[in-house]
Amino acid sequence: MVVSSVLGFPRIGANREVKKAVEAYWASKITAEDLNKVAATVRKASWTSVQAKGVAFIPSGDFSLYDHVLDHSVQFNVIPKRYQGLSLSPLDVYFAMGRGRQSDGVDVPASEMKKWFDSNYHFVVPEFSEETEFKLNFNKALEEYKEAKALGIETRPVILGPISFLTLGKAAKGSPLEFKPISLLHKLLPLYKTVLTELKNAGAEWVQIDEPVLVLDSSAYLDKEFSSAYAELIPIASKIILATYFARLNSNVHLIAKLSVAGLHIDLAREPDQLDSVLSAIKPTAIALSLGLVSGRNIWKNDFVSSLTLASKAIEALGVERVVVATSCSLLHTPVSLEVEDKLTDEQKDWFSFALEKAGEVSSIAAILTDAANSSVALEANKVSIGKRREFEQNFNDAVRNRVASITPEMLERMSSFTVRKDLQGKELKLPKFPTTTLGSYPQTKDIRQARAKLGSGESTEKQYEDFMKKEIENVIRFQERIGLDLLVHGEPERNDMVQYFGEKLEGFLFTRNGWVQSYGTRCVRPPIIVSDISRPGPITVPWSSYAQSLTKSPVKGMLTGPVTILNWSFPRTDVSRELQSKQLALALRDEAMDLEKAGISAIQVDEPAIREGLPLRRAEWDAYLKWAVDSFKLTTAGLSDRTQVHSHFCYSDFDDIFPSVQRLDADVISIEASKADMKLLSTFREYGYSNQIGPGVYDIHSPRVPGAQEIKDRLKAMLEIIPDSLLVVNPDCGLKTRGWKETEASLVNLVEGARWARQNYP
Ligand code: MET
Ligand SMILES: [Zn+2]
Repeated sequence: MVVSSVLGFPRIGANREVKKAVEAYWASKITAEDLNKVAATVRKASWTSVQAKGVAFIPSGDFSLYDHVLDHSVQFNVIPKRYQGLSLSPLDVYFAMGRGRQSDGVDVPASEMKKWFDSNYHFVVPEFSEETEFKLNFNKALEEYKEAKALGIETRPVILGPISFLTLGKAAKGSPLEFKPISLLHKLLPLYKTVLTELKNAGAEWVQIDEPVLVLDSSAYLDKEFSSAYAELIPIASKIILATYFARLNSNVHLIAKLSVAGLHIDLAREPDQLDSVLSAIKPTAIALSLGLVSGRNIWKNDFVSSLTLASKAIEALGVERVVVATSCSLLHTPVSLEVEDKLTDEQKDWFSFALEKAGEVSSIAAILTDAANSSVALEANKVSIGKRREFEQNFNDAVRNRVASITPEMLERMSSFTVRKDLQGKELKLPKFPTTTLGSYPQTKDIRQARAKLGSGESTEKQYEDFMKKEIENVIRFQERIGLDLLVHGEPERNDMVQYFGEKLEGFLFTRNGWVQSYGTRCVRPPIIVSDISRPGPITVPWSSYAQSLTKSPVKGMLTGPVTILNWSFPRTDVSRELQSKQLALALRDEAMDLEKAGISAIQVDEPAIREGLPLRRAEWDAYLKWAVDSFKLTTAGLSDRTQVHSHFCYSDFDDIFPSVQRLDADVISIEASKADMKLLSTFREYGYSNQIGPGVYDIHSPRVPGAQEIKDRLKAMLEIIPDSLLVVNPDCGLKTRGWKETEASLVNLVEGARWARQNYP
């Protein structure tokens, strides 16, 4: 019999109950006890619904109130000194690490966040130092395993593996240069042993240990650590299934084959081609293979016929008993359920599967493999759905396809060099030295969300909505003038989300009502779905931007989300390349940029925060990606006149390895996130000598904490040691939409004071 498995489930709740409860807890509207009740209800709902789909291996221990990596750090007492001794409850320490805290005399910034591999999920980066004292504060996997068991549900606990935990972490500030977190492995392993022993004693037959770093090139240097760690863990633990995902295993499969691990999970949705080499490597062993056939990274219905082909091959090589049908990774990257979607037509709904439906898919595929005769209905139904979808995919937009085919190299280059442009733009914009600016959005208040909802529900008219938004824009403009910012923005009140907004105005996208996916902490996004060729029916941002510009003599920056980011933060099509989708987007945005310029906007920011996260995990694939990603940005911006200042914004970007591509974007100004990562980013810029203007974020907007004026001056001072004063722009590290007005005003007043101080001290 072939069994099925789900590697992890969304933890926000079908109606974002957990998100809402956590936020209510932060606002002191509910107690920790209330919060735990909500969490337990959501866990129960997930377990029971996955079980009801017939899945054999149901995950537990993967739940989180904020971030599973943060849970893991706290469990092992990897709590940096600055969060200790604050007289906070353990739960509040946990949240302080996630989002910072500034209340009751406590003032600590949030820990650094990073993108989880190439996804849009952010994890809180563990911080290790030579002084790290591991201690088992609790055994989360055990607690949740027992909780499920008490409900009568047998689960397979999920734990982040020691090698991934250590290598995804960073050395704490002030650590000696040669200190590497992996050197702590011997100290950490005894705690893993305790965790695993307790699980085994509690009756867990299997345990899933996630070691996603095994798909990274960098893991090639970890052979020894890897083998020795697992040689210690395997004998004392339940049966271990090592889970890898998001890329191919390459030669690491040989490393795993040498261990007597009970199971291995590989991502076949992403990398079907790795099956052959994995099969031949593990065939002589007793290792069971979990086939990640159902993608946990997109929302398309699985094509059973192709999954069955791969699975049959595996069964032929290993035998039925050694094969498991699984999701490719945790389903945390997909919305919970399609059931509640009333915005999609039945025809459209038939194209998709969300988490719950995916649980059903692994179970159906396993059933078909086990007993074809009795499962033919499921297979036939799937064939019909996939057939209809393929038919829809044949609807090309010929004009768009032809336009992409006739892109010329000239369309990718600005007229003149940066030096020439800088001069012209200086005359046009008349900005002071150390110009201050913000990155687009201002607080998305309740009123704003309500106004949008009312338009959606028909409770207010277009005109009322427009008037409301205009008022908002006016407030934001007056606010910026009052506190003395130089390059203004309109505040983006009309945007629900920087990607969704553009998706809704472009052709080729579909939207869900409840398709929420966790992005970081309690922040969730509803990624649009690209279903066909993309085009722009008409101007999108032009009316708002030109209205904002009409209110002030200061220049107002136009604000577009870049093609690569729209693509990466949507669920893309899988029938055509990402490159094609990106270029279609770029052409649509190019028209928008040109229209903004025509309407008198002389600075245009094209946000590409996701350009780094889209980078393939395997280095061998980087060049191809960077080529089309950078070309797409240039296609969007290069038609603009020399006088128009092109900005681009990136956050959470680790530029070390893609620096030449950042330079090739040839944006006049880039703003980057630099505050949280202790400005280590900047050293890259020094190393390579960046030649255009740059605004490294002077404070972290992901936390409600207000940076003091002195703090900002200190940062500017540090930045000026690296960046020439003629090139430095002063801005926060990202947009302000998630912040409240109070902290926004206080922070920006300090930011402006910092810039004034810089002007005096670096004339
Ligand atoms: C994640 S990057 C966000 C940039 C966008 N312009 C904003 O300010 O919200
Ligand atoms: Zn940003």
